[in-house]
Amino acid sequence: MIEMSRINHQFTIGKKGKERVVPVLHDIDLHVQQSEIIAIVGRSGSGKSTLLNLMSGYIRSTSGTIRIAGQAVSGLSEGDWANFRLAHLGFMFQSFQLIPSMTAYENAELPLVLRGTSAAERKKRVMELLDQVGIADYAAHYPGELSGGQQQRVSVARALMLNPPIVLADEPTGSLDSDNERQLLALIRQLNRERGITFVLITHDDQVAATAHRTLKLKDGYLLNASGKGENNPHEIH
Ligand SMILES: Nc1ncnc2c1ncn2[C@@H]1O[C@H](COP(=O)(O)OP(=O)(O)OP(=O)(O)O)[C@@H](O)[C@H]1O
Repeated sequence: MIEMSRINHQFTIGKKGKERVVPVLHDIDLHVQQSEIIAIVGRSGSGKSTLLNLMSGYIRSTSGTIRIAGQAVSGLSEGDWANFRLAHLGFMFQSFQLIPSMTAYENAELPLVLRGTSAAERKKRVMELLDQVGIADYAAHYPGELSGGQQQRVSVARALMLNPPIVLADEPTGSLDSDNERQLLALIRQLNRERGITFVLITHDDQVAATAHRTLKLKDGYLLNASGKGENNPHEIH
């Protein structure tokens, strides 16, 4: 479902004439199967968000290729990436990223508005999904009137609105208490089981990693499997 081949990424920082290159990811080969839940763990600064941003098309790798859902995405233009994202990817964030001036309903509805779906169809779809994630009673509430767990449910509804085959999640439980974390992880497992959605979860959290079918670890920009055996860097001893 997601195939990253020989991905290297470096950032260039500093003022013109005094640039410095910061290598962040090294020779990443990562194949995520359809309907797989994978967790990516690793210390702060190990490159997890960079990896997710490459899968999302928000940054372009210095070298290597990425295929998602059978399509080579590495060379897509900004506009084509935007369309590709709408069709294939849903996103969840630690900070939920809801728009404070919009109700739960309006936040969840946004992807349908972007896609130009008719008002009648939007209403049906939004209520269906808010109901599925257990937040329909709060449709008229603003994010500021919802708990963290409720806000994350709204963001899950928004992420699923266009039926993406893949959901990319950056620390999805990072702002939740343990009860809400358990409920969100149960919801992720359910969505994976019932709809076959592929999840890539970036996390610091053992509970989240335990939900995944497979856990990979990033260490200093190298990808290791959970047992610590280097997948890409045979010299790495963990
Ligand atoms: N836009 C950028 N420009 C320059 N350096 C960057 C940029 N984004 C990230 N980096 C650097 O790349 C490295 C990896 O950052 P990244 O955010 O991917 O790590 P992370 O594993 O997600 O960390 P955390 O768990 O703290 O979120 C860090 O050293 C960071 O300073």
